[in-house]
Amino acid sequence: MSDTKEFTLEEVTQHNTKKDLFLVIHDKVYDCGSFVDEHPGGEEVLLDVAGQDGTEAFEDVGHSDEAREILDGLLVGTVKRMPGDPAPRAPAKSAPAAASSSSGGFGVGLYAVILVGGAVAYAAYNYMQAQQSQQ
Ligand code: HEM
Repeated sequence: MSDTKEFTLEEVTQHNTKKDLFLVIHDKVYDCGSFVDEHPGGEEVLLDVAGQDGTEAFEDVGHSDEAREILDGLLVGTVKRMPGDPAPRAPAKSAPAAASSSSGGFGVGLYAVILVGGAVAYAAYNYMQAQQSQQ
């Protein structure tokens, strides 16, 4: 009942001070003003995303279930998206793992190609040296 209030991103942006600090995480709005001083990760990081979408920042840290329980207690409502608002940072559930593995996959593949290529070149060089010393 009490958590059904809707805030536009514009409204959330206005709560961007240490005493009055709203955060958007997964399209829900949290009032973190009372928690800033208690945050184990420090107040700076919360102030950095005050009044903004902190989904990425929050998830990047890999917060524990305990952190998520605290978050539940700070819930004040949901985001009401208006035309022209930026899209949510990360869709509520499925996408982040798939997105990060596909963007990271190319990098890892590239390193593998470079490593294997280097190894093959090194082996060929050794082989030719051995051939030459036999002559
Ligand atoms: C209201 C939202 C948040 C809550 C309730 C919260 C809660 C917590 C809790 C309980 C911890 C202790 C470790 C754990 O249980 O995971 C923690 C650690 C941490 N948090 Fe948050 N957090 C919030 C938002 C953020 C944001 C937006 C950032 C931005 C980067 C952040 C950065 C960190 C960092 C870096 C630590 C690690 C501190 C350390 O281990 O030294 N937190 N947070």
